[in-house]
Amino acid sequence: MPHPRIHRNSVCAVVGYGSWATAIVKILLENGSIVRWHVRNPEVKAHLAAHRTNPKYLSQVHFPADRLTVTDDIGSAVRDSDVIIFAVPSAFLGLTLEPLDRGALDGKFIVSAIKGIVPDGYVTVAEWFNRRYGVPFDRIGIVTGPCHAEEVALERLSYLTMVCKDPATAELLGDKFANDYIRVCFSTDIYGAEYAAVLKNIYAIAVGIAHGLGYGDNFLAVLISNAALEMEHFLTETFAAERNVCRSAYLGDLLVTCYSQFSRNRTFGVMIGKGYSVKNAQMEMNMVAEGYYAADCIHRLRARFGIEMPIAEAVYGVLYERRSPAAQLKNILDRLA
Ligand SMILES: NC(=O)C1=CN([C@@H]2O[C@H](COP(=O)(O)OP(=O)(O)OC[C@H]3O[C@@H](n4cnc5c(N)ncnc54)[C@H](OP(=O)(O)O)[C@@H]3O)[C@@H](O)[C@H]2O)C=CC1
Ligand SMILES: O=C(CO)COP(=O)(O)O
Repeated sequence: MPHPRIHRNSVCAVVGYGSWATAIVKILLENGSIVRWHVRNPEVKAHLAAHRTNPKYLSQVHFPADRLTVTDDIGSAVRDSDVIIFAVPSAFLGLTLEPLDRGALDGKFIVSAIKGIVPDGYVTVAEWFNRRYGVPFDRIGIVTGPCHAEEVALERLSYLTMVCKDPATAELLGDKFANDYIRVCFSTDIYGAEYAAVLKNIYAIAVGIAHGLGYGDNFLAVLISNAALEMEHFLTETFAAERNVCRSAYLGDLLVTCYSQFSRNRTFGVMIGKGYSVKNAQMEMNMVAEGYYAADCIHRLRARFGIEMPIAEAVYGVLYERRSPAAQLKNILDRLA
């Protein structure tokens, strides 16, 4: 049986209630979509019902009741929707979807807004949905690009990239996100978009560490330009494709994550550079720095492919081998240009 096509009136489920999921629900509702929002946390769900705001993230955003259903039942959120948008941190994806049968996603279109690696199996989100739920790659889209949820809440102009194998599907999905303050670009590079998003989080941790150690803007610019080259090297060595890594989904996202005051990964890195232990830095943040899990995954992949990645390896050494941040950075200085 052919899969149902996505159309203007397709119902969207959003899974997750962190800052990015909250921003996505805002965008979809403003664009006229019917949204089923899966919120696991009972307090957040009750607060949304009573006050129409998420008390934990982007609490200034108000959600009108018409067209929005909030549920803690993942089964019904998925069953009653055509397009399922996932915006939970990658580490909690498996747990969130545990109640679903393998066939639950048959006929659905999956969109990943997650920029991370699924620790269970060290695979990207698209690979994970394909392996675990049998979702074909032509039923999976990625929404990515330099865009912090906090700036969506402020309605500051942002560019997102909608990535699908089929450009026509990408356009239909893009219509759900485009508005006065969101422009949508398109791409078919699922692999490159996912790994670029994974890598930029590691590099933002490196930049945060350097900043925390007292390095200045001059050095950070060198670190980031070398990180961009390292990202391109990894993508080319593991899956060569026609891609321009200067586009905003790659370089743009690297830059915003390395420089923005809103970046979780940079903030986490700054704490490490200032001497916090990994555990204490994680406890201090009530948000998730995906680069922590990504550093471990890329360490394994890099070894498997025999790719030189000094910046990513320096971050791995700090986070997983308790190496000194200052010494790890010093060790790579001669390798930067
Ligand atoms: N924030 C952003 O601007 C952007 C984020 N992304 C990506 O979106 C994804 C989601 O990140 P983001 O929205 O920032 O998340 P946040 O860091 O804002 O929120 C963390 C979320 O994880 C939940 N959580 C914590 N522990 C658990 C658990 N054990 N099981 C299930 N859920 C748990 C939290 O729930 P609770 O509050 O109940 O603890 C909360 O909903 C990430 O992959 C991120 O890279 C992509 C683009 C932009
Ligand atoms: O991907 C993001 C911005 O494009 C969010 O990055 P952080 O998770 O570091 O905040």
